Amino acid sequence: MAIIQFPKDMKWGTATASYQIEGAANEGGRGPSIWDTFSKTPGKVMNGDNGDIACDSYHRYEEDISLMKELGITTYRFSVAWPRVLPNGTGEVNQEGLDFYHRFIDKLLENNIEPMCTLYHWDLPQALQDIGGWNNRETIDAFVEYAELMFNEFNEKIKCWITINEPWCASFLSNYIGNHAPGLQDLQLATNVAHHLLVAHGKAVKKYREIGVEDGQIGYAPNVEWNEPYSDKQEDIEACYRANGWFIEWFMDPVFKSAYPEKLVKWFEETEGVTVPILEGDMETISEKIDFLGINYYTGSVSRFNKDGGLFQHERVDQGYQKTDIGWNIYPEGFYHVLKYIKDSYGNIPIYITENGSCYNEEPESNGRVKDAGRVNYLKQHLTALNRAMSAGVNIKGYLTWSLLDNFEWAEGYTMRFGIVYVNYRTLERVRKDSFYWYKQIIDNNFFEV
Ligand SMILES: N=NNCCOCCOc1ccc(-c2cn(C[C@@H]3NC[C@@H](O)[C@H]3O)nn2)cc1
Repeated sequence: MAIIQFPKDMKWGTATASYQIEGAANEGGRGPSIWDTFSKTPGKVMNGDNGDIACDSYHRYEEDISLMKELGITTYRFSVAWPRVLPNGTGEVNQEGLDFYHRFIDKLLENNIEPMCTLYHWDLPQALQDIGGWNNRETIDAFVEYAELMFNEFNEKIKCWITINEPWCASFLSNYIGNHAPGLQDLQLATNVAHHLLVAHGKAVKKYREIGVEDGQIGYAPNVEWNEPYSDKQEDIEACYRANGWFIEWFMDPVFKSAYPEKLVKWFEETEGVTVPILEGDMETISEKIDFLGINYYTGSVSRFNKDGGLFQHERVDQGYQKTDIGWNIYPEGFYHVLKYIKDSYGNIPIYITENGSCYNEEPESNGRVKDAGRVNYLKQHLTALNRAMSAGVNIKGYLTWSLLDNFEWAEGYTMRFGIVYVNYRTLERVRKDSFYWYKQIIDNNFFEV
């Protein structure tokens, strides 16, 4: 048996996002988002599910916070629904929306839980999509207006801000692959969106610095995968560099090195005729210094070159890894490798694991217990890998599991469950899973045995 011990000041938490848990989509003055539009478009979301009700956390947040209190977390990551505070994306402020977030954040603080607030977790106001969304640089200005409103309104209460969640998902998954809202499939458009998201991030950080908050910190939360080369063949190593770089270098080099990764820019230009719409000053803006990096990690794969392997001529090679119920490899080694790689590539900026979790769809048994052993094992394996990365010098400050609650898993709707708390979507009853109790133990003890 080995003891996996974490530092005394390790921050433990859980993560959620507005469109996935709030519900009250047409209540409290909230305006429509691109996910309201997308989820109501036939064929886009499993079973035609949408976020109209979700977990009804808009009304049930006090119950959710009492679960967090019982769990013992010190940090709770949530996102603000931009269209709930600015129904048209800019201009008229919805005071009812601000009031909701004040009530919610006050309740967190009352329970000694630190709010970690994501400004953009994909629910772009539809009114902005109607003028081109993130493909239109006016949306950058709208985001800065929204960020400034939130900074000024909540600066006394929120000391930890995340600008953009998973820019890869909000750009390439949503505008090239097309699985997420707005469901477009154009690589140049997606590349424009990715760039404008990064500029918006940088401008929001600049605005935050201008406003000036003594003890505040701001960062962003890219999602990363790890592709391990199948062999030492140069073609396999390079194919994995490209696949990894789409998530890592593409979204970190601009922030930490003030330039896009040359090899990937050339690859886009030569194979797809796609270029990055950089305007003067953009790279300086994007690389405005941040205080921490959020990392979202779920899975990875052994991969290799395949000239017919799509955009980056790469393919995953099945190694018989166990998979979660959403079909993703359970690959804790990838967690260690990607964290080491980030440290070695970008220096030792403080890192919060802002999302890590697994999909298991067990239902409550007749005695009410939800035996999600798979999720407990996933947590054990990934926290062990995280501990190894910390021993290798990666500057990890906290770990927030995705997610507190089963919730609306985007294109998968309510069919895929990531929560340590089960949600009955008919009654909205919350049921603690076995993983809830296991995670509570980790938070209480700060160690576990493998
Ligand atoms: N990699 N290449 N893929 C090629 C083709 O993939 C098609 C599908 O792709 C993906 C890739 C990634 C995801 C994903 C989902 N979550 C979980 C959410 N994170 C934020 C929070 O809201 C959670 O709900 N994280 N990542 C989904 C689909």
